[in-house]
Amino acid sequence: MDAPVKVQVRIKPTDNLKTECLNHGLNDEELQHDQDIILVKLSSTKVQFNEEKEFQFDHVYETDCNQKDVFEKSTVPLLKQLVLGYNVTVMAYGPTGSGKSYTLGTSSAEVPSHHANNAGLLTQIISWIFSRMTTSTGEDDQKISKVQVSFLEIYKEEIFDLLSSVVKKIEIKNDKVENVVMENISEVEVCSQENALDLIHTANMRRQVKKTKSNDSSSRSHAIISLKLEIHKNGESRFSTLKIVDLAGSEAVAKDGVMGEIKNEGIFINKGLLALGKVITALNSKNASHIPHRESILTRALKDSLSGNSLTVLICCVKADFQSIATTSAALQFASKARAIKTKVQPSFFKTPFKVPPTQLKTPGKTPFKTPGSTPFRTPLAQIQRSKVVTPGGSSFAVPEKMAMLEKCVDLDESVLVSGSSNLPKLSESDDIENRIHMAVMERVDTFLEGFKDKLAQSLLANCSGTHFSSQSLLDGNSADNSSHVKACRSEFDGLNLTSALAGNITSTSENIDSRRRSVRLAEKRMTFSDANDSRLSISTLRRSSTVKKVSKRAPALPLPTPEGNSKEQVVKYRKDLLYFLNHASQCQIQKLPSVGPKAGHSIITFRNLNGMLKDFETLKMVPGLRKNFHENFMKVNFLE
Ligand SMILES: Nc1ncnc2c1ncn2[C@@H]1O[C@H](COP(=O)(O)OP(=O)(O)OP(=O)(O)O)[C@@H](O)[C@H]1O
Repeated sequence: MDAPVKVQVRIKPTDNLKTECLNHGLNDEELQHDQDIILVKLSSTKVQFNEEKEFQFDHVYETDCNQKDVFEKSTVPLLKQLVLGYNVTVMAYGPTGSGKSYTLGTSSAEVPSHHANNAGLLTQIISWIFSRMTTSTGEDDQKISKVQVSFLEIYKEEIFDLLSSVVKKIEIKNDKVENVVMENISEVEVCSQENALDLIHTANMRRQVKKTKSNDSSSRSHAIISLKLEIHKNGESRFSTLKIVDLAGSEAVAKDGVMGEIKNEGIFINKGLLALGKVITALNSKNASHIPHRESILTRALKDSLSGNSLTVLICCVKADFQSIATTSAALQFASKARAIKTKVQPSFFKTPFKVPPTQLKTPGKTPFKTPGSTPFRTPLAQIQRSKVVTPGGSSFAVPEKMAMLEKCVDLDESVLVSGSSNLPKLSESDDIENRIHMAVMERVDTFLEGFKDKLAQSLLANCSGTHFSSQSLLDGNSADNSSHVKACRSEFDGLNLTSALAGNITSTSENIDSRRRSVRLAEKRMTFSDANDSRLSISTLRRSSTVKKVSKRAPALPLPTPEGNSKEQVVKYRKDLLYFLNHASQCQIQKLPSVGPKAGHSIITFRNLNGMLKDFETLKMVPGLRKNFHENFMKVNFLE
């Protein structure tokens, strides 16, 4: 089906211009001149420019319209299509300082709050979507079951992943059927409105914004926020994507006399927008044999929105004052050209979720997936999967942390799916899931191993009756402690292949790749433990659960650290345990800590997913979404002061 790009115009209120002119040091005389209005609204679809030219659009907003009006008229009709499986794009275009970020709600100054009256489109869109997660979308019995966010910016012709806490460039490629593919882009699942807004706000703070002559916080990059929806109906799913595109404003680089980095950025911004103009002209022309999508990164990234499978609305933001005559004229011409473009849209259809045939899971002799330099994904089940570890020296001992560790694995498994690991390649659906798990496991194994090693060393030492020395004696090969017990333990400890053992253990929880989450939950439910000495945890136990008659128990949670005394060692230990808890516990566990509720728990988990572990309690101050006095309160009620 052909769908014309809808083009709407929003004129920035002149009251604002007056204040801005005064702020920029213009005197009253100049102001009289600058306040000459060059753009007037003639009707709900028509504007007159410079008393001469008329332009027709799909809608022209009143200058005093509020954000809700804009949302209702520009976006709600598209959201209704989004839940029917159509891809949708909401894009803002216009000169610098004309109100694009204000309209979209992507200004870094905008504190995310769905209560704010002037919340931009982004906040309202997220609120609309999450209200459909609990109730039906209105279509039969379908519900939005999952929302994934990605956020990228195009800065000086390079793409950056803003959901990554470290600077991460993204490669843009075309697949075999010329669809645009962003390689390795982070896609983070969000489970509440607050969670989504916090995440986007954190990412937005990483965006390139500078103070310029025309705007105190001018976006120096083009930003694309994507919300990928999974819609569920009677056990079947379909997917659709909403893109919010905040284009950087066109700039009169030469006229404004800007210099240095701002000028440089302006040149790149204009280059991208010029290429966008050429694409739009070519799309309008019946004779064009070629659409120059590849002329810039921006046009490549927007290919789907302008000529692919997307229902698109373009909101052209302009200023009505005499000073902006050139930029407003150019923007209106661009927008009216865009109105003639037609995209080809079709909805996605409901399908049963992808399932890997069981034969693919356990084909004998099949080479498992392997990344260069890593251990194979499906390592043989290691000794560590049993309740007793047998060391090369032949002695065996219990691993009391086994359950906590498995729980950690479950968390890990969940979080991989939830957050999508930041630097994972996009592969076919089955490979993708398997590789995500595998690579994220490998990424995190080292960190996890450190804590685990220490506990293992303690267990080993506990077996050496009558000796009192720290586990550090084993971990630290240079330790001065050279008693025969330590030597014996150390040689046993060194002989353990912990990495492969641990990797084997972690992968064992994720054996059923057809539905990782379900398998993990089933695994949790199906584990049966008769007693501490004979708690066999094997894949066969997990699989044969239906025949198991014993009462299932959930894996115990990480113990909630409690202060044991006031001595220096006890305090240090307590602080260490609590930090470990914050870094390893699940959200449910974290929110049970005094002063931490579900919202703060969620913010901490999101921060952890994006930035890795918290270095110390001070890091809590950097977690977005926490109350102002959260840190102070947390330290007080958790006896950390
Ligand atoms: N409709 C409006 N009502 C009130 N204030 C507005 C409106 N539009 C824009 N503003 C204000 O004008 C200023 C500039 O707006 P904004 O940053 O959204 O411009 P922009 O088009 O995104 O600029 P740039 O391209 O430089 O990033 C902001 O302070 C914003 O609050």
